[in-house]
Amino acid sequence: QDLAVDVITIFPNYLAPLRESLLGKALERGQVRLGVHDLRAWTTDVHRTVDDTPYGGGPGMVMLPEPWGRALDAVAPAERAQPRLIIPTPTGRPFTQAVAAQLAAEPWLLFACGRYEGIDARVAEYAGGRMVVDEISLGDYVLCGGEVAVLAIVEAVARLIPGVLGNALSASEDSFTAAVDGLLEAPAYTKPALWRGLAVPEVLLSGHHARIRQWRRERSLDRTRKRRPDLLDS
Ligand SMILES: COC(=O)c1cc2cc(CO)sc2[nH]1
Repeated sequence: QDLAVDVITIFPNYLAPLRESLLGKALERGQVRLGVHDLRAWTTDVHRTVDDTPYGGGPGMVMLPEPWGRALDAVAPAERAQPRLIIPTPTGRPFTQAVAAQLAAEPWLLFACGRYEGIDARVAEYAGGRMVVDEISLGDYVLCGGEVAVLAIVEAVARLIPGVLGNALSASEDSFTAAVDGLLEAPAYTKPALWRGLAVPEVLLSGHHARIRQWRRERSLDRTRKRRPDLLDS
């Protein structure tokens, strides 16, 4: 097993897509282990309460620390080697391909999915006493919870693990990897050569590999200039 992933959430079904396709095969092969846990399993009241009003006032509700403490103790018992705890949150550090590569080197990732206005801050503080806690943002937009972010992070990480992705090569020529100097990829084409009156750029049919490389680099540069000028500063 190259990677173990556990997710604690109040919407376990939201993580079902992780069992599909490529990742599903890596799960069947035992290359990746995936555990999805319902936070409500660690509630003690008849209503299975996971949230309450925020101290200091303000809108919405905050997730109670006690169910989270019991969940962390059950999923990552203190006497065992600890996972890296990933908490998706808009207040986290930006998720980038470099961060994905960093996480792909970890043997065990534990994801805590917030809902409502988030998780009582003491949960991350307490967990930090025994595991690395990594609060991660996917970008500057608001979701209703961490589950969608977990799907994105797990896919980005698992596909970097040799053998999980069908064809390893395509991982090396992705956008944002060094192979294309951190530029956006050039547009891609396949058959037919003419489709609804639209032709494939001639150079790609020429067989001149040096010209094709040059054309793709020019397309990467003008696409990056237009859409992601920030990538040109680095
Ligand atoms: C209670 O909401 C969350 O736990 C939550 C997690 C994330 C991740 C986002 C994108 O960076 S927005 C967001 N909300």
